[in-house]
Formats: sequence, C-alpha cells, structure tokens
Amino acid sequence: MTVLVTGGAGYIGGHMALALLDAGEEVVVLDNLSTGFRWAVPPEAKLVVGDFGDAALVDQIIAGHKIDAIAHFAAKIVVPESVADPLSYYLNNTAKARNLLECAVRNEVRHFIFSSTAAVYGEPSVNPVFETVPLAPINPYGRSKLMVEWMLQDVAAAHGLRFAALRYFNVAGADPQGRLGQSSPVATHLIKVAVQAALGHRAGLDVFGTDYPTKDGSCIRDYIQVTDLVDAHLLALRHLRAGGESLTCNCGYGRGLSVLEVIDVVKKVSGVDFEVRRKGRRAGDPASLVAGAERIRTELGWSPKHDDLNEIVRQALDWERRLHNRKA
Ligand SMILES: NC(=O)c1ccc[n+]([C@@H]2O[C@H](COP(=O)([O-])OP(=O)(O)OC[C@H]3O[C@@H](n4cnc5c(N)ncnc54)[C@H](O)[C@@H]3O)[C@@H](O)[C@H]2O)c1
Ligand SMILES: O=c1ccn([C@@H]2O[C@H](COP(=O)(O)OP(=O)(O)O[C@H]3O[C@H](CO)[C@H](O)[C@H](O)[C@H]3O)[C@@H](O)[C@H]2O)c(=O)[nH]1
Repeated sequence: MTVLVTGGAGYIGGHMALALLDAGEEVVVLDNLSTGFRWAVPPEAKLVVGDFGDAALVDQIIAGHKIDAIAHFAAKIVVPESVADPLSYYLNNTAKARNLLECAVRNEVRHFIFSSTAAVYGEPSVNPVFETVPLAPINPYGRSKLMVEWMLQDVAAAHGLRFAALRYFNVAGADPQGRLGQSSPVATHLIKVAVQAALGHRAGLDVFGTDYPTKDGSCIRDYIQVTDLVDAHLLALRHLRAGGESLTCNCGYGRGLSVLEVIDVVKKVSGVDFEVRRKGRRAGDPASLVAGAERIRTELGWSPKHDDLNEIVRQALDWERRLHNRKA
C-alpha cells in the first residue's frame, strides 16, 4: 500500500514523507513546489510535480500506485496573506480540497489525514482549548481549513471514507537526524525568525505586542516539535487502517510559552544576545492558544519524545546553519 502525501515538498509534509519511509511505507508526493522544494522530497519517495486540485492527475496517481491513504498537507498557510487575498485561500485550501475528496471517493481511497489548525478556534475564551468548544475562526485561513473539516464529516457520513483531522498548534524544530527542517526563506514563524536573528541571517526580531493579558504581556503559544507531530500522523494512519472511527484531535503539548520566554531560550541555546524590538500587536493574533492535549493521547496512544524547548531550538539552529551553508 502506498500513501499519497500532498505538500510533501514542504516543511511538515516533508517530515511526514521521511517518517513514512522510515516506517517502511511507499510514498508518492504531490506538490506544485509553490512554497516547497524539490530537494526536500526524500529520494526514496516518488515526486509528482502538480496541483492536488487537478482531478485527472490525482485519479491517475491513485490508480497507478495503489494508494490506500491520503495525507493532505498542501495548503497556503500565511494568515495575513489570507486576510489580504481570501479568495486564493478559499480556492487552494477549500475548493481544491473538495476536488481531492471527490477523487478519494471516486477511487475508493478509504483513509484521509488532514492538516487542520488551531486557527479554527479563533480567540478562545478559555485555555487550554479542547476539541469540543464552539469553533470561531477569525481569519480566512482558519475558515478555509474549518470548511474542509466540515466536508470531511459530511463525506465520511455519506461514503466509506474515514478521516483524521489533526489540529496543529505551533509547529517548530527539525528532523533530529538533520535531514530536513523549516526551509522557507520568507517564513514568519517565531522560532524560525528568532533562530535566523541569532545566526545573523536577519537583523534582530520584532515582538508583536507586549500588552496582552498574559504573564509577561506577550502572546502565549503551544510549540510542538515536528517529528512528534508526524508521529501523531503515523498513529492516525494505523488507527484508520485498523478500522478505527474518524477523529478530530488537537496536536500540541498542552504547554503555553510566551514569545519572550521563547526568545530567552533561543538566546541561551545560541549564546547570542540578538536585538529584540518591542512592537505593536500583529493583526489577528489571539493572546493565548494552548492545546487541550488529552484526546490525542487517549485515542491514539500518542506520547511526545521531543517536548523540550531547548532541544527544539537546537534542532532549528542546526537546520538553519545547514540551510545557510547549502545556499552559500
Ligand atoms: N507550520 C505550522 O505551524 C502549521 C500550523 C497549523 C497547520 N499547519 C498546516 O500544515 C500544513 C503544512 O504546512 P507547512 O508549514 O509544511 O507549509 P509549507 O508551505 O512548507 O508546505 C505546504 C506545501 O504545499 C504545497 N502546495 C501548496 N498548494 C499546493 C497545490 N495547490 N498543489 C500542490 N501542492 C501545493 C507547497 O508547495 C508546499 O510544499 C498546511 O496545511 C498548514 O495549513 C501548519
Ligand atoms: O517575528 C515574529 C514572529 C512571531 N511573533 C509572535 O509569535 C507568536 C507566534 O507566531 P507565529 O507566526 O510563529 O505563529 P502563529 O501563532 O501566528 O500561527 C501558527 O499557528 C497557527 C495555528 O495557531 C496557524 O496554523 C499558522 O499557520 C501558524 O503559522 C505570535 O504571538 C506572534 O505575534 C513575534 O512576536 N515576532
């Protein structure tokens, strides 16, 4: 059996391709390389360069490779961009996901793993936030993803497909073996940006908001290491293949860290006291977002192995150095 990984040339999908191959699975990556990289796809995986919304292409891949599961990572992921250009998010993340689901149904692919996001919660009034709270995304990115969760529920009820919708909190770190990491030159993620500042690859770092109602005034997030996250996908795949019910789970550690705490750890681990500028709030940032992290442990038996922020930062630093050297 072979797993189709959409977005497998990107950050998280690339780690998933590695993890699947490590587990002895066959992997086909479908990626249009809009933000991903050809070199990020492991050579043991087959790479098809194309659009996951291209139904004829997806039909052909499924038929040609005995695909029994789709792990759907491909998406546009930048929240402010989704505010400025919502229709491109509803096209890429929602409308094309509908086409992909139609292909899955038509070709009787029974297992579907979907990269959802904590952005479906919007500004939760209580943290940690559990899967059962009412969903209220506050930007087009979150809405474009929530609509896919809804489609999955309806498709699963009508057809023989079962799904795992995994709501990632803040993904960080890199492959512990140093094979892959966050590689986008324009990434806006805090740990990536802080590591670049520490290595002198960018001039310092702006903290967006220090007047939030939190312990030190900066935003609180739940940072999950990328290998721990893909482990959850492998468990979800096993669960679905064993006949388990569809499920929706938060993916986080249930641990809130402030922006200033993260910066302190990056300074400590790197040994570099880079410039930190206190700026105003960034549009669309909730003050706190921490996963209620029990369901994934009880339903899938997941337990994290890399939940140490020092280790996560060390991995991100190591990867950033490699990436820089490879470009040089
Ligand atoms: N990074 C995070 O912290 C985070 C948090 C929550 C959810 N997610 C979700 O995880 C998934 C992966 O995110 P990432 O950080 O790896 O992003 P990424 O940009 O590194 O990867 C996305 C990949 O999808 C590909 N892609 C985009 N549109 C495509 C299309 N129409 N056809 C084919 N390929 C296409 C891109 O080329 C890229 O390789 C996304 O669905 C994202 O919404 C990420
Ligand atoms: O240079 C920076 C970058 C970030 N931040 C702050 O750091 C925190 C984390 O920001 P990130 O950009 O790293 O992550 P987000 O929480 O905004 O968003 C991430 O998690 C979301 C789910 O919660 C979405 O899925 C999204 O795709 C993903 O990037 C925020 O308070 C942000 O304001 C800064 O202060 N300075």
